[in-house]
Amino acid sequence: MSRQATIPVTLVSGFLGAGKTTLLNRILTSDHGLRMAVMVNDFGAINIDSQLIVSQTQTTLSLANGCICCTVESDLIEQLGRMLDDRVNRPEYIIIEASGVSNPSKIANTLRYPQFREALAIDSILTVVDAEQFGDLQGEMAQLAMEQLDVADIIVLNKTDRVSREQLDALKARWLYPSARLLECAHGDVPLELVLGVGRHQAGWRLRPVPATAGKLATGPEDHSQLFDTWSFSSERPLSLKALRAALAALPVEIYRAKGVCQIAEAPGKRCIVHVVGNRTEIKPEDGWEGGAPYTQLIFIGRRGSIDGAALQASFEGCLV
Ligand SMILES: Nc1nc2c(ncn2[C@@H]2O[C@H](COP(=O)(O)OP(=O)(O)OP(=O)(O)O)[C@@H](O)[C@H]2O)c(=O)[nH]1
Repeated sequence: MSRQATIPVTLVSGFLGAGKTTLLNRILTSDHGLRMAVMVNDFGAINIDSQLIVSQTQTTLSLANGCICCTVESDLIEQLGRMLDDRVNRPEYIIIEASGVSNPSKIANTLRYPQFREALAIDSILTVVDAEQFGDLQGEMAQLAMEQLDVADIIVLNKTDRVSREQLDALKARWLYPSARLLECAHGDVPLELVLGVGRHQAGWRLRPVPATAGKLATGPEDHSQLFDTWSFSSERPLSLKALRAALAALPVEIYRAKGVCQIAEAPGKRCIVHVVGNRTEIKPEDGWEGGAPYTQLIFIGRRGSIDGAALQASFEGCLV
Protein backbone atom coordinates (compact mmCIF):
# COMPACT_ATOMS: atom_id res chain seq x y z
CA MET A 1 0.00 0.00 0.00
CA SER A 2 1.37 3.43 -0.91
CA ARG A 3 2.27 5.69 1.96
CA GLN A 4 -0.15 8.57 2.48
CA ALA A 5 1.22 12.12 2.32
CA THR A 6 1.83 13.86 5.61
CA ILE A 7 -0.81 16.54 6.21
CA PRO A 8 0.36 19.98 7.34
CA VAL A 9 -1.55 21.43 10.28
CA THR A 10 -1.80 25.10 11.20
CA LEU A 11 -2.80 25.71 14.79
CA VAL A 12 -4.58 29.05 15.20
CA SER A 13 -4.47 30.32 18.73
CA GLY A 14 -5.03 33.64 20.47
CA PHE A 15 -6.96 35.08 23.38
CA LEU A 16 -10.76 35.43 23.42
CA GLY A 17 -11.96 37.67 20.62
CA ALA A 18 -8.52 38.37 19.11
CA GLY A 19 -9.76 37.65 15.58
CA LYS A 20 -9.08 33.93 15.01
CA THR A 21 -12.38 33.18 13.23
CA THR A 22 -12.01 36.37 11.18
CA LEU A 23 -8.58 35.19 10.01
CA LEU A 24 -9.86 31.67 9.40
CA ASN A 25 -12.73 33.00 7.29
CA ARG A 26 -10.29 35.05 5.25
CA ILE A 27 -8.11 32.01 4.61
CA LEU A 28 -11.05 29.77 3.75
CA THR A 29 -12.59 32.22 1.28
CA SER A 30 -9.27 32.83 -0.47
CA ASP A 31 -8.03 30.90 -3.45
CA HIS A 32 -5.97 28.33 -1.54
CA GLY A 33 -6.71 25.43 -3.90
CA LEU A 34 -6.47 22.83 -1.14
CA ARG A 35 -8.86 20.19 0.17
CA MET A 36 -9.08 21.77 3.56
CA ALA A 37 -10.47 20.57 6.86
CA VAL A 38 -11.01 22.93 9.77
CA MET A 39 -11.65 22.10 13.37
CA VAL A 40 -13.17 24.80 15.53
CA ASN A 41 -13.36 24.66 19.28
CA ASP A 42 -15.92 26.42 21.42
CA PHE A 43 -15.37 26.59 25.12
CA GLY A 44 -19.10 27.06 25.69
CA ALA A 45 -21.82 24.46 25.32
CA ILE A 46 -23.11 25.78 21.96
CA ASN A 47 -21.27 25.50 18.64
CA ILE A 48 -21.12 29.19 17.77
CA ASP A 49 -17.83 29.22 15.89
CA SER A 50 -18.96 26.68 13.34
CA GLN A 51 -21.97 28.97 12.66
CA LEU A 52 -19.63 31.91 12.08
CA ILE A 53 -17.51 30.13 9.46
CA VAL A 54 -18.56 31.67 6.17
CA SER A 55 -17.16 29.22 3.63
CA GLN A 56 -18.82 25.85 3.31
CA THR A 57 -16.45 24.31 0.79
CA GLN A 58 -14.28 22.60 3.38
CA THR A 59 -15.00 19.97 5.99
CA THR A 60 -15.78 21.76 9.25
CA LEU A 61 -15.69 19.83 12.48
CA SER A 62 -16.77 21.35 15.73
CA LEU A 63 -15.46 20.57 19.19
CA ALA A 64 -17.68 22.29 21.72
CA ASN A 65 -18.31 22.33 25.45
CA GLY A 66 -14.75 22.45 26.65
CA CYS A 67 -11.26 23.52 25.91
CA ILE A 68 -9.54 21.62 23.11
CA CYS A 69 -6.32 21.38 25.09
CA CYS A 70 -7.90 19.86 28.21
CA THR A 71 -11.49 18.64 28.47
CA VAL A 72 -12.20 17.85 24.82
CA GLU A 73 -8.76 16.51 23.92
CA SER A 74 -10.24 13.02 23.50
CA ASP A 75 -12.75 14.39 20.93
CA LEU A 76 -9.86 15.98 19.05
CA ILE A 77 -8.02 12.66 18.94
CA GLU A 78 -11.13 10.81 17.80
CA GLN A 79 -12.04 13.31 15.08
CA LEU A 80 -8.49 13.49 13.76
CA GLY A 81 -8.34 9.70 13.65
CA ARG A 82 -11.57 9.54 11.69
CA MET A 83 -10.38 12.21 9.27
CA LEU A 84 -7.13 10.36 8.61
CA ASP A 85 -8.97 7.08 8.01
CA ASP A 86 -11.27 8.67 5.43
CA ARG A 87 -9.77 7.43 2.13
CA VAL A 88 -12.11 9.55 -0.01
CA ASN A 89 -12.07 12.93 1.71
CA ARG A 90 -8.68 12.81 3.39
CA PRO A 91 -7.75 16.51 3.70
CA GLU A 92 -4.62 18.01 2.18
CA TYR A 93 -4.42 20.64 4.88
CA ILE A 94 -5.88 20.98 8.38
CA ILE A 95 -6.46 24.17 10.32
CA ILE A 96 -7.33 23.88 13.98
CA GLU A 97 -8.80 26.96 15.62
CA ALA A 98 -8.39 26.62 19.34
CA SER A 99 -10.78 28.34 21.70
CA GLY A 100 -9.58 31.66 23.09
CA VAL A 101 -8.73 30.02 26.40
CA SER A 102 -6.66 27.13 25.02
CA ASN A 103 -2.95 26.62 25.33
CA PRO A 104 -1.63 25.72 21.86
CA SER A 105 1.41 23.89 23.21
CA LYS A 106 -0.87 21.24 24.71
CA ILE A 107 -2.62 20.77 21.36
CA ALA A 108 0.77 20.54 19.64
CA ASN A 109 1.68 17.75 22.07
CA THR A 110 -1.50 15.87 21.14
CA LEU A 111 -0.55 16.13 17.46
CA ARG A 112 2.76 14.49 18.29
CA TYR A 113 1.14 11.36 19.74
CA PRO A 114 2.45 8.18 18.08
CA GLN A 115 -0.73 7.58 16.04
CA PHE A 116 -0.36 11.00 14.36
CA ARG A 117 3.41 11.22 14.04
CA GLU A 118 3.58 9.92 10.46
CA ALA A 119 0.31 11.43 9.28
CA LEU A 120 0.43 15.00 10.60
CA ALA A 121 3.11 17.69 10.71
CA ILE A 122 2.58 21.01 12.46
CA ASP A 123 3.23 23.70 9.89
CA SER A 124 3.03 26.55 12.38
CA ILE A 125 1.45 27.69 15.58
CA LEU A 126 -0.08 31.00 14.67
CA THR A 127 -1.15 33.26 17.52
CA VAL A 128 -3.53 36.13 16.81
CA VAL A 129 -3.20 39.17 19.07
CA ASP A 130 -5.79 41.91 19.56
CA ALA A 131 -3.59 45.00 19.29
CA GLU A 132 -6.17 47.12 21.07
CA GLN A 133 -7.05 44.95 24.05
CA PHE A 134 -3.96 42.81 24.67
CA GLY A 135 -2.29 45.42 26.87
CA ASP A 136 -5.38 45.68 29.09
CA LEU A 137 -5.47 42.01 30.06
CA GLN A 138 -4.79 41.45 33.73
CA GLY A 139 -3.70 38.62 35.98
CA GLU A 140 -4.50 35.11 34.82
CA MET A 141 -5.99 36.41 31.56
CA ALA A 142 -2.71 38.14 30.74
CA GLN A 143 -0.82 34.99 31.73
CA LEU A 144 -2.85 32.83 29.42
CA ALA A 145 -2.48 35.31 26.54
CA MET A 146 1.29 35.34 27.11
CA GLU A 147 1.42 31.53 27.13
CA GLN A 148 -0.26 31.58 23.73
CA LEU A 149 2.30 34.07 22.50
CA ASP A 150 5.29 32.23 23.95
CA VAL A 151 4.80 29.23 21.68
CA ALA A 152 3.90 31.13 18.51
CA ASP A 153 5.86 30.52 15.32
CA ILE A 154 3.86 33.31 13.70
CA ILE A 155 2.30 36.23 15.56
CA VAL A 156 -0.53 37.98 13.75
CA LEU A 157 -0.91 41.37 15.34
CA ASN A 158 -4.53 42.05 14.41
CA LYS A 159 -6.91 45.04 14.80
CA THR A 160 -4.20 47.51 13.85
CA ASP A 161 -7.03 49.75 12.63
CA ARG A 162 -7.95 50.36 16.26
CA VAL A 163 -4.58 51.64 17.52
CA SER A 164 -1.98 54.24 16.62
CA ARG A 165 1.51 53.42 15.33
CA GLU A 166 2.91 54.47 18.71
CA GLN A 167 0.60 52.10 20.57
CA LEU A 168 1.59 49.26 18.25
CA ASP A 169 5.29 49.89 18.75
CA ALA A 170 4.84 50.13 22.52
CA LEU A 171 3.03 46.79 22.55
CA LYS A 172 5.71 45.06 20.48
CA ALA A 173 8.46 46.52 22.62
CA ARG A 174 7.16 44.38 25.50
CA TRP A 175 7.79 41.15 23.58
CA LEU A 176 11.01 39.27 22.91
CA TYR A 177 10.25 36.76 20.20
CA PRO A 178 13.08 37.02 17.69
CA SER A 179 12.26 33.72 16.03
CA ALA A 180 8.53 34.29 15.52
CA ARG A 181 7.43 35.89 12.28
CA LEU A 182 5.39 39.02 13.04
CA LEU A 183 2.59 40.08 10.72
CA GLU A 184 0.54 43.20 11.34
CA CYS A 185 -2.95 43.39 9.91
CA ALA A 186 -6.55 44.45 10.26
CA HIS A 187 -9.44 41.99 9.94
CA GLY A 188 -7.06 39.05 9.52
CA ASP A 189 -5.93 40.32 6.15
CA VAL A 190 -2.57 38.60 5.84
CA PRO A 191 -0.96 37.21 2.68
CA LEU A 192 -1.89 33.55 2.45
CA GLU A 193 1.60 32.53 1.40
CA LEU A 194 2.95 33.87 4.70
CA VAL A 195 0.65 31.78 6.86
CA LEU A 196 -0.10 28.50 5.07
CA GLY A 197 2.45 25.86 4.11
CA VAL A 198 5.28 27.90 5.56
CA GLY A 199 7.00 25.18 7.59
CA ARG A 200 7.68 27.64 10.41
CA HIS A 201 7.10 25.29 13.29
CA GLN A 202 10.05 24.83 15.52
CA ALA A 203 9.61 21.62 17.42
CA GLY A 204 12.28 22.81 19.84
CA TRP A 205 10.33 25.89 20.88
CA ARG A 206 10.46 24.80 24.48
CA LEU A 207 14.17 25.52 24.39
CA ARG A 208 13.61 29.14 23.47
CA PRO A 209 14.36 31.59 26.25
CA VAL A 210 11.13 32.51 27.96
CA PRO A 211 10.60 36.29 28.03
CA ALA A 212 11.00 37.95 31.40
CA THR A 213 7.35 39.01 31.45
CA ALA A 214 6.33 35.38 31.16
CA GLY A 215 8.56 34.18 33.98
CA LYS A 216 5.74 33.15 36.28
CA LEU A 217 3.68 31.55 33.61
CA ALA A 218 5.24 28.17 33.30
CA THR A 219 2.65 26.34 35.36
CA GLY A 220 -0.87 27.08 34.14
CA PRO A 221 -3.98 25.31 35.34
CA GLU A 222 -4.45 21.74 34.16
CA ASP A 223 -7.96 22.50 33.01
CA HIS A 224 -9.03 25.91 31.71
CA SER A 225 -12.52 25.46 33.12
CA GLN A 226 -10.81 26.26 36.42
CA LEU A 227 -10.23 29.78 35.12
CA PHE A 228 -13.36 30.46 33.12
CA ASP A 229 -17.10 29.97 33.35
CA THR A 230 -19.51 30.00 30.46
CA TRP A 231 -23.20 30.61 30.20
CA SER A 232 -25.54 30.53 27.26
CA PHE A 233 -28.89 32.00 26.31
CA SER A 234 -31.23 30.63 23.65
CA SER A 235 -34.65 31.68 22.47
CA GLU A 236 -36.91 31.36 19.48
CA ARG A 237 -38.49 34.76 20.15
CA PRO A 238 -37.03 38.00 18.74
CA LEU A 239 -35.08 40.45 20.88
CA SER A 240 -35.43 44.21 21.00
CA LEU A 241 -32.24 45.80 19.63
CA LYS A 242 -32.28 48.62 22.15
CA ALA A 243 -32.79 46.24 25.07
CA LEU A 244 -30.10 43.88 23.76
CA ARG A 245 -27.59 46.72 23.47
CA ALA A 246 -28.40 47.78 27.04
CA ALA A 247 -28.10 44.21 28.36
CA LEU A 248 -24.74 43.71 26.64
CA ALA A 249 -23.49 47.08 27.89
CA ALA A 250 -24.46 46.09 31.44
CA LEU A 251 -22.41 42.86 31.42
CA PRO A 252 -19.91 42.68 34.27
CA VAL A 253 -16.40 43.59 33.08
CA GLU A 254 -15.22 40.12 34.03
CA ILE A 255 -17.39 38.63 31.30
CA TYR A 256 -14.76 39.15 28.71
CA ARG A 257 -16.38 37.61 25.67
CA ALA A 258 -19.88 37.10 24.31
CA LYS A 259 -20.82 35.99 20.84
CA GLY A 260 -23.65 34.46 18.94
CA VAL A 261 -26.44 34.70 16.47
CA CYS A 262 -29.58 36.72 17.22
CA GLN A 263 -33.03 37.24 15.89
CA ILE A 264 -33.71 40.98 16.29
CA ALA A 265 -37.18 42.48 16.00
CA GLU A 266 -35.95 45.64 14.23
CA ALA A 267 -34.13 43.58 11.56
CA PRO A 268 -36.74 41.08 10.38
CA GLY A 269 -35.35 38.36 8.13
CA LYS A 270 -31.76 39.19 9.09
CA ARG A 271 -29.45 36.89 11.00
CA CYS A 272 -27.61 39.26 13.34
CA ILE A 273 -24.10 38.34 14.48
CA VAL A 274 -23.19 39.60 17.94
CA HIS A 275 -19.67 40.01 19.27
CA VAL A 276 -18.58 41.46 22.59
CA VAL A 277 -14.84 41.59 23.18
CA GLY A 278 -13.87 43.42 26.36
CA ASN A 279 -15.57 46.78 26.11
CA ARG A 280 -16.38 46.56 22.37
CA THR A 281 -19.74 45.41 21.07
CA GLU A 282 -20.64 44.69 17.46
CA ILE A 283 -24.08 43.69 16.18
CA LYS A 284 -24.01 42.99 12.47
CA PRO A 285 -27.08 42.04 10.39
CA GLU A 286 -26.33 39.42 7.77
CA ASP A 287 -28.39 37.89 5.04
CA GLY A 288 -31.16 35.50 5.96
CA TRP A 289 -31.74 32.26 7.73
CA GLU A 290 -31.56 30.17 4.57
CA GLY A 291 -35.09 28.90 5.00
CA GLY A 292 -34.56 27.82 8.60
CA ALA A 293 -36.49 29.24 11.54
CA PRO A 294 -34.87 32.31 13.16
CA TYR A 295 -33.39 31.87 16.64
CA THR A 296 -31.07 33.42 19.19
CA GLN A 297 -28.06 31.65 20.63
CA LEU A 298 -25.55 33.60 22.69
CA ILE A 299 -22.63 32.36 24.73
CA PHE A 300 -20.78 34.26 27.41
CA ILE A 301 -17.30 33.55 28.75
CA GLY A 302 -16.02 35.16 31.91
CA ARG A 303 -13.60 34.77 34.72
CA ARG A 304 -14.52 31.92 37.07
CA GLY A 305 -17.18 33.09 39.48
CA SER A 306 -18.11 36.17 37.45
CA ILE A 307 -21.26 34.72 35.90
CA ASP A 308 -24.56 35.02 37.73
CA GLY A 309 -26.75 32.84 35.51
CA ALA A 310 -30.05 33.84 37.11
CA ALA A 311 -29.31 37.56 36.72
CA LEU A 312 -28.23 37.12 33.10
CA GLN A 313 -31.28 35.00 32.34
CA ALA A 314 -33.53 37.75 33.71
CA SER A 315 -31.63 40.42 31.81
CA PHE A 316 -31.77 38.66 28.42
CA GLU A 317 -35.33 37.43 28.90
CA GLY A 318 -36.15 41.07 29.47
CA CYS A 319 -34.97 41.78 25.90
CA LEU A 320 -37.54 39.44 24.33
CA VAL A 321 -40.43 41.09 22.55
N1 LIG B 1 -11.93 46.71 14.15
C1 LIG B 1 -11.55 45.43 13.97
N2 LIG B 1 -12.36 44.43 14.41
C2 LIG B 1 -11.95 43.15 14.21
C3 LIG B 1 -10.73 42.84 13.58
N3 LIG B 1 -10.60 41.49 13.55
C4 LIG B 1 -11.71 40.97 14.13
N4 LIG B 1 -12.52 41.99 14.55
C5 LIG B 1 -13.78 41.85 15.29
O1 LIG B 1 -13.47 41.28 16.57
C6 LIG B 1 -14.54 40.45 17.02
C7 LIG B 1 -14.03 39.06 17.37
O2 LIG B 1 -13.51 38.46 16.19
P1 LIG B 1 -13.41 36.86 16.05
O3 LIG B 1 -12.71 36.58 14.77
O4 LIG B 1 -14.71 36.22 16.28
O5 LIG B 1 -12.45 36.53 17.28
P2 LIG B 1 -12.01 35.08 17.83
O6 LIG B 1 -10.60 35.19 18.22
O7 LIG B 1 -12.34 34.03 16.82
O8 LIG B 1 -12.95 34.93 19.08
P3 LIG B 1 -13.08 33.62 20.06
O9 LIG B 1 -13.01 32.41 19.18
O10 LIG B 1 -14.40 33.79 20.70
O11 LIG B 1 -11.99 33.69 21.03
C8 LIG B 1 -15.57 40.47 15.90
O12 LIG B 1 -16.51 41.49 16.22
C9 LIG B 1 -14.77 40.87 14.67
O13 LIG B 1 -15.54 41.51 13.67
C10 LIG B 1 -9.89 43.93 13.14
O14 LIG B 1 -8.79 43.76 12.64
N5 LIG B 1 -10.36 45.18 13.38
